[in-house]
Amino acid sequence: MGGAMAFTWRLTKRRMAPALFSRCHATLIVGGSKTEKEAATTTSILGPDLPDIWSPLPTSLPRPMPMPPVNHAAPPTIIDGKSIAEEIRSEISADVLHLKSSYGKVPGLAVILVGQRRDSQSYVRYKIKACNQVGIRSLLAQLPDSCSEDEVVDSVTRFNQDPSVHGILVQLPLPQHMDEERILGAISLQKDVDGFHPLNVGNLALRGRQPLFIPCAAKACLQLLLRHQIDLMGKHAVVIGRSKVVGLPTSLLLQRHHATVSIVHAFTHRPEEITREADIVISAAGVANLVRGSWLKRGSVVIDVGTNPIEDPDSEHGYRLTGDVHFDEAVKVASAITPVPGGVGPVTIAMLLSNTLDAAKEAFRSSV
Ligand SMILES: Nc1nc2c(c(=O)[nH]1)N[C@@H](CN(C=O)c1ccc(C(=O)N[C@@H](CCC(=O)O)C(=O)O)cc1)CN2
Repeated sequence: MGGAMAFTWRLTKRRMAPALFSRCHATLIVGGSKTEKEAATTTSILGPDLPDIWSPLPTSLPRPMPMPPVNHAAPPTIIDGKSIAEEIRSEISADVLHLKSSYGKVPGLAVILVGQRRDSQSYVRYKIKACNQVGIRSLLAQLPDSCSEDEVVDSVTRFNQDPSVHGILVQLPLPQHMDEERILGAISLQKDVDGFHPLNVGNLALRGRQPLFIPCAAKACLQLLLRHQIDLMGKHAVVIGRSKVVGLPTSLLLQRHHATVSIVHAFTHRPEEITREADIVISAAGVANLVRGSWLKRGSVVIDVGTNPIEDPDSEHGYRLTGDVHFDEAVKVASAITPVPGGVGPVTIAMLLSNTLDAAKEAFRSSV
């Protein structure tokens, strides 16, 4: 597998064509909270996400266990994102119940979906279902592809002003004619639960500063590593891809955990040679099966963020989802690996719930 493949990855990515709406209006759907379980306990689900120091960590700071020596004879760990997400959701449910009994209010998440991309529609459905599972109230504003940028900004502004909404997200990608930066920049910083506002991104990047929210997929990758006691300090992590949604924030967050980070992207020469040096590989390229077994060092930990639809006449919808990593090859080399589906995706949604919960806690605290 040579460097030429890296140059073509954006070109080979298959996209689902968005369909057009004929009229321009927004539909607002309000979902109720459902699940209310056990007594509340406040559990930190973040782990030591933001130790902002460059000297060795103080001993008082919770530290992940060091990576155990790799036993090459042992079967690799398949990191189960579904069950980790379930665990996180039950922690969040307990916190939501606690908020409800303390303040008489529950967190609210507003989702703005523009257009009719089938993948985006599915992700929004998963988010709303997850909100229902933990007792977070959800609101959905649906706008057609043909609507104007101003209409999307108006929708953001309405949710900014709504005190029952604590988190706002605009599902990406937006239709091409829209200025994504303008729309994301209109979200109130305190409600930016996707963490894509330029100030949150900048604060994640800058030493001595704390973002209010960290993008969900980046947090999910860190959760999967930390919950498997994978130590990051001084480890070589290679992040494949540099998007705002995954690659960039993940590389910044890994640095905050004192990993040595290399970023491989579409113009990187010989990406396989760099990736083969990595203790930890996080792939968010959006190219099915890009990372072959030969790209990996024996015993490395592989986190696959890709969810790429590939044709499969045998499956119900004519396609199935596959990751960026060639799983069958990688599983023979890695010490731990996430599957697709069932790896990073469900935890990404759990992190959205976690950010929404944090936003609500802050709003409730400052309102008393
Ligand atoms: N505003 C945002 N837009 C987008 C984000 C985001 O974090 N915020 N990320 C991606 C899409 N995404 C969430 O929006 C997302 C993608 C995949 C999954 C997921 O759970 N995948 C499942 C499989 C799904 C299936 O079977 O259909 C898995 O990996 O197991 C969740 C969220 C781009 N846009």
